[in-house]
Amino acid sequence: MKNGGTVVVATKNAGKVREFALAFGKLGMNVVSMFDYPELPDVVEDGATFAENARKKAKTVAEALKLPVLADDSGLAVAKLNGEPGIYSARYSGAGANDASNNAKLLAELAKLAGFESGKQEPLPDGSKLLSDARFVCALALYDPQTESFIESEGYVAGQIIDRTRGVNGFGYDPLFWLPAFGRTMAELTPEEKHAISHRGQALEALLQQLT
Ligand SMILES: O=c1nc[nH]c2c1ncn2[C@H]1C[C@H](O)[C@@H](COP(=O)(O)OP(=O)(O)OP(=O)(O)O)O1
Ligand SMILES: [Mg+2]
Repeated sequence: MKNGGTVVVATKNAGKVREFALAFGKLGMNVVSMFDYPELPDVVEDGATFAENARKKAKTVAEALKLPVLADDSGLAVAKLNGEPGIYSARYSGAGANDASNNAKLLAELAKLAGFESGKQEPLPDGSKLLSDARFVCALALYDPQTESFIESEGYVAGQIIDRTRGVNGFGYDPLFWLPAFGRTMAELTPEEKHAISHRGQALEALLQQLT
């Protein structure tokens, strides 16, 4: 990955592509994704951890293209759901899952627990309530088929799950991910603000450190 070069990211997630394009653009690099290689088959994400899935996506695509490839496996871990949906975040609401159905499923699962609680927590000024601690996790893997070696990193960001969606930026669970330090959800941050604090931004920073 060098200035003026192209980074291949093994993802079919348009939100991730936008975030990597912003970050690598600042370094003078261009991003291509699996949208640019529609002939490549989907990689089955059958690892037991985010890191295993990231390594598998990177290595499978790198060997097919004979180029170094970066992959991201990420998700949301919710404390009151014992860390779910975790590595299953993308398919949380079952077959045909999308961001909206996954967000609805998350609120439904947390609503099931609400009956057991005292309800002592004060609502926010708009009447919304915070339902659980949570964190986003991002594992990155860069595989070089020439040297047959990986560079890897992880990043995290802590927040809370709010009881209704707020904001339209970002993707995935961002509209339900409340950041107390900002008084906003992740979907109410600008792309630059999100990148500066996000699990993906942290992981990318750690990966780039290892390259220099
Ligand atoms: O910054 C984020 N903001 C909100 N939600 C996020 C974020 N980062 C990951 N997520 C959620 C989206 C998806 O439900 C799952 C990722 O699943 P994950 O398999 O890594 O990605 P994906 O299947 O969408 O695309 P791909 O595997 O082709 O990279 O976690
Ligand atoms: Mg995936």
